[in-house]
Amino acid sequence: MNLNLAPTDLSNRRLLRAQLRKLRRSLSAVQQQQASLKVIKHLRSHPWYWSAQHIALYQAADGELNLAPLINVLLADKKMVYLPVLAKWPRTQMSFQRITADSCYQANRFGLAEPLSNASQQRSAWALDLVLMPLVGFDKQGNRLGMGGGFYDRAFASVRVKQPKLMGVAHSVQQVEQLTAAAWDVPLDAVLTEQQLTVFTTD
Ligand SMILES: Nc1nc2c(c(=O)[nH]1)N(C=O)[C@@H](CNc1ccc(C(=O)N[C@@H](CCC(=O)O)C(=O)O)cc1)CN2
Ligand SMILES: Nc1ncnc2c1ncn2[C@@H]1O[C@H](COP(=O)(O)OP(=O)(O)OP(=O)(O)O)[C@@H](O)[C@H]1O
Repeated sequence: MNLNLAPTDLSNRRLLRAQLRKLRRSLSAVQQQQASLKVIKHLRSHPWYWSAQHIALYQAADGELNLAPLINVLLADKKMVYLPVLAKWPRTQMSFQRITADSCYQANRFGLAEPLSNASQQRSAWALDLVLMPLVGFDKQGNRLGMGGGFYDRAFASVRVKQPKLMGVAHSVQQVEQLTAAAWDVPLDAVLTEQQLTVFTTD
């Protein structure tokens, strides 16, 4: 897509978000399945994957790149796997719940499936090693556009000491010409699409 986004133009941000969500929903089931398999291959070829023990991902909805097949691979590779759960209060907070093959799920207030919350099996954002973050849009510098709730921005805003690797995940059609980061946007370390894994930071 060839769309530029001005930094503080919130109505533009909303419009772009709606267009990109429609675009990803229009992908075929075959395109979705192929994308799911390709990202597993790209991810497992990168050293960040092998050095990570605690990995967070998401349950896809709304045409998002479906990482469900990856969950089984992670468990087989003996990774500890986490999914986001939204807090009842404060409503802006999100935690990361450890899951296994036997975990149970329920719909959250946005209708997204999330694991049942169990505080003893949660991990702080800073203590994760790798976070696969759902994107609505991204550009070639690693600026991101999310669903607009600010959940990921808040969860990783103060994580500066031991920063997990933040890897955005999207279909390549969700790339836009340029997004200007909002002041609160946490920068991505990498973007993973069905085409490639692009790394923006070193070490
Ligand atoms: N699969 C997935 N899980 C995720 C996220 C995501 O982007 N993808 N999130 C990433 O942050 C968090 C949820 N964030 C969300 C932020 C806004 C809306 C939203 O505005 N949804 C509706 C409005 C519905 C309503 O208000 O009832 C919409 O589709 O317009 C949904 C989820 C945590 N879990
Ligand atoms: N660190 C923060 N502290 C407080 N509010 C924040 C913080 N980060 C983001 N927000 C708020 O969250 C709202 C949504 O931000 P933005 O539009 O960048 O969401 P997003 O990055 O698309 O969503 P997400 O992070 O859920 O993927 C903004 O209006 C902003 O005020």
